[in-house]
Amino acid sequence: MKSITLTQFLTEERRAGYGSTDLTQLLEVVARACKRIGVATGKGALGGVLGEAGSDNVQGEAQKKLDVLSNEILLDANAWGGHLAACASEEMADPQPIPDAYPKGGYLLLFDPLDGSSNIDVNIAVGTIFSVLRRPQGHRQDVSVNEFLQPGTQQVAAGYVVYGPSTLLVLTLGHGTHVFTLDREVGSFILTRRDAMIPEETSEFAVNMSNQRYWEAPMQRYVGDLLAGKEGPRERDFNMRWVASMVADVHRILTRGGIFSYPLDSKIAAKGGKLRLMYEANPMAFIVEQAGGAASTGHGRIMELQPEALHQRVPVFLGSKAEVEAAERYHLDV
Ligand SMILES: O=P(O)(O)OC[C@H]1O[C@](O)(COP(=O)(O)O)[C@@H](O)[C@@H]1O
Ligand SMILES: [Mg+2]
Ligand SMILES: [Mg+2]
Repeated sequence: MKSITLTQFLTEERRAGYGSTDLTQLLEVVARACKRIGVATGKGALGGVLGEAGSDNVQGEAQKKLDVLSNEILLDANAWGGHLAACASEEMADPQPIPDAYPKGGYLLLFDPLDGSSNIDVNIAVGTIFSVLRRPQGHRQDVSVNEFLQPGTQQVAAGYVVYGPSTLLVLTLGHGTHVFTLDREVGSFILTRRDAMIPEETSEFAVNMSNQRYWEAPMQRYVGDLLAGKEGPRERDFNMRWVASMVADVHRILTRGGIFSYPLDSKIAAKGGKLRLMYEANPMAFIVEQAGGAASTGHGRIMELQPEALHQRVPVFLGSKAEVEAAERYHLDV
């Protein structure tokens, strides 16, 4: 197969009516920044990037050095604007507008600069997640946080990069979901899987089981029946996996199917969930849906939620369509 680079692929997409020259530039800048994050991550202790940063983020979570460094790399790469008006990040309380010295573009970029932070120091795959929105019509010069509060259905592009044995970029512009592998010698992302599709059915689930006693009753029943296997109402055995890096768990599902869930539980109920809607749930939902899967809060489609806050959290069930629908039925039949 003739190798197709990210740039060539984005040109094809543009010709097919997906994206724009500005969006192509934005995605290339994000991909280049992720290559730099990959290099930093790969250096580990040699690069002095392991361990705590000694500061907390807006979520009240202790930041890792790589959380802070990855955030800086993405801001730095996008600082000159041109196609972008502002960035929002898990690691920043408020959006960061492009400096006035530069022309503001028509797009808004949201990102989780380093996903799977608890796995950094133990050398398990981590990643970066991003989502792109257009500025609303009739916007003013100054970018307001409200411009970001658009439902996931308004995303024009979304993606994640996994820093694992190989570095992979997974991307959608609303025209299927595609996988690129970083050729580390050449330094280019090469298309290695076009139109990835998630199997409709699965016998594999991913959830942090240690939270079981805090789950709501429908979730207890749902997982109880998975664990009952072929002796239970599901009449087949289910396997379990949990990497605790959403990017890695979702990539496994994109590759061989499965369901990933981070449900509401009594420990996190006041926060509305664990995972963040704008730069974790929405981009992953767009990617999964474009690969034939589904993404739900348990009570409805994640991408139809009207966001109320930049760092809002939501319950998440995503992956193989039939299994997400099965999980929803347990939550709707109460
Ligand atoms: O620590 P837990 O409960 O297993 O949660 C793991 C989840 O938290 C996350 O690490 C949260 O993301 P961040 O690392 O970006 O904060 C997800 O990647 C992962 O799915
Ligand atoms: Mg995350
Ligand atoms: Mg993060």
